[in-house]
Amino acid sequence: MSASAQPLAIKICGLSTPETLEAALATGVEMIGLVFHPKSPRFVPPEEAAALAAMARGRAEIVALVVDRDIAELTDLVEAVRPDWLQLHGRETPEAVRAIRAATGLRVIKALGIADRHDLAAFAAYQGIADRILLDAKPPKDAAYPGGHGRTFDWSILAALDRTSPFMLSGGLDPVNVAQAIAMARPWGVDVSSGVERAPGVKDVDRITEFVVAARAAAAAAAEAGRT
Ligand SMILES: O=C(O)c1ccccc1N[C@@H]1O[C@H](COP(=O)(O)O)[C@@H](O)[C@H]1O
Repeated sequence: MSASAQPLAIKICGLSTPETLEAALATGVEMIGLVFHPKSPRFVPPEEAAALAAMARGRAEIVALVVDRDIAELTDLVEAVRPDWLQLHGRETPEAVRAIRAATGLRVIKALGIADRHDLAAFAAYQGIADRILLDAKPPKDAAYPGGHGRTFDWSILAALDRTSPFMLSGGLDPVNVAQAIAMARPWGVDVSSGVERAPGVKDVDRITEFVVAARAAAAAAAEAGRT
């Protein structure tokens, strides 16, 4: 089935409390993300993450976000948390993605940092290797962690993208701009973190709901117009 025939997948990333996780699950989102990068303000220790994952299991797909971890660390994490997906948000090569997929048996989202159209050249290298490719804005140069900074990129550069592979869009999405992002980028899924927060690492339940309502309406409008 082509990406255009599927309903939009919405992922709320960086959930770290039972209250905000429950708010996200109540909206019916397809994916929730738990961040295992220690430098992130959204980091959750594996024991807390296992409890959050137990709440989400069967209601949404669980995504464990990691940055440049080796296979032994990932195996331990997978055993403790039992996610459905791994989101690789570092400099993992196509060979590393292939090896991680084989070792864990999990589906993999590979994030690519995008600033301009030249960065899209990396897309082809991961096609057929990663299960989903996530196009995210590049972080600031001096950033302590490689995502979750609320920065957007120029979505118009995605018009030329090969759409035979399902891709997800992230980077600075929020309840106000997500409709335009969906209309322009026509992604398989959208992913948000800081755009549904009050402060870094502090999710806002009203903003989560507003984001999901806006994204669903935009996807329905795009489908109606025959553009997705
Ligand atoms: O959210 C984090 O703290 C994070 C840390 C390390 C790597 C990625 C991270 N988040 C991902 O970044 C993008 C964009 O986030 P935002 O919406 O712009 O805040 C998203 O895919 C998050 O999953």
